[in-house]
Amino acid sequence: MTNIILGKNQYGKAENRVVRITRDSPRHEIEDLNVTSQLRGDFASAHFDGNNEHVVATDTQKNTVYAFAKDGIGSPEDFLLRLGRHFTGEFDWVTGGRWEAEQYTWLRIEGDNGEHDHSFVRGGTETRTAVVQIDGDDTTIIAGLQDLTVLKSTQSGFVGYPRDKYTTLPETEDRILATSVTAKWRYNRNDLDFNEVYADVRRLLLAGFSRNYSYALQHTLKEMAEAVLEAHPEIDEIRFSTPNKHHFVVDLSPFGLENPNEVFFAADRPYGLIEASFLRDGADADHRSWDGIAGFC
Ligand SMILES: O=c1[nH]c(=O)c2[nH]c(=O)[nH]c2[nH]1
Repeated sequence: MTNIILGKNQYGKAENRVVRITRDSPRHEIEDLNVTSQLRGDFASAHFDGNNEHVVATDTQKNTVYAFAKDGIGSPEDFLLRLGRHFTGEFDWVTGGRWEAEQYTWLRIEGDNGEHDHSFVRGGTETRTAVVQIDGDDTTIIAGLQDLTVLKSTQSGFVGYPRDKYTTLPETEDRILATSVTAKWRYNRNDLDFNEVYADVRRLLLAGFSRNYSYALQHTLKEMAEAVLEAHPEIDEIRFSTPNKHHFVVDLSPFGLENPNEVFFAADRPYGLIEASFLRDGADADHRSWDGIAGFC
């Protein structure tokens, strides 16, 4: 018989949709998350012997998510830290795991008398993300956002690139620059006011995107990263995955019309895909907290 050993493994309940309403006063608060819990540890007997005595059921993991929401969520990072510490503390053979969340944005509806107390509209913008990983005494936190769609209608160009026999793209010093930002950043501490830092990083990313002339999306990503790393010593690294959402100037000359960057064709594919990570000098470029986080270079 071929000798088989168990390699890396993890398991749990994926995408637990939990909505927590805080209703201590007439002015309700809403927190809306998609939470995935995955345990790592000694699960060899389940795989090899059909013995489930170490298998904390995925159903139990789901129930724990909802039970913990009763005590409030606070921030996705704090909620995931609570879950991770619970599972690793409660079961000896659970030595670590991975807990991940997406948080959806709800905004208060502007009613007849100002902001409504208990009516909300889903924000059409980005989704907040968080991943907590525990391995023994080691805890790592990656925060982030996805689908933050931004556009600048001028102050962007693309020139000076090499031309070969396949190059047709005309150089331009005035184009639309648009992208949908997915960014993830790595904390070097886990005792933070995560909501406050998140709000400020989001603000800095947008300010960095808009501030200066863009020589390329690559150049603009560096401006965004620099703003974040300068203001937040508790962040060691930020990674981006950004589709270049091309806007092509439509040729209106067949209709006898000029088109000085007024009418564009917004192409959805193919798209340039620009990915980059920026680190504080001296930080670990291959830090273990990125293990299992897909979709970045
Ligand atoms: O900002 C850009 N970066 C590129 O790498 C690139 N390549 C391309 O064709 N257009 C652009 N724009």
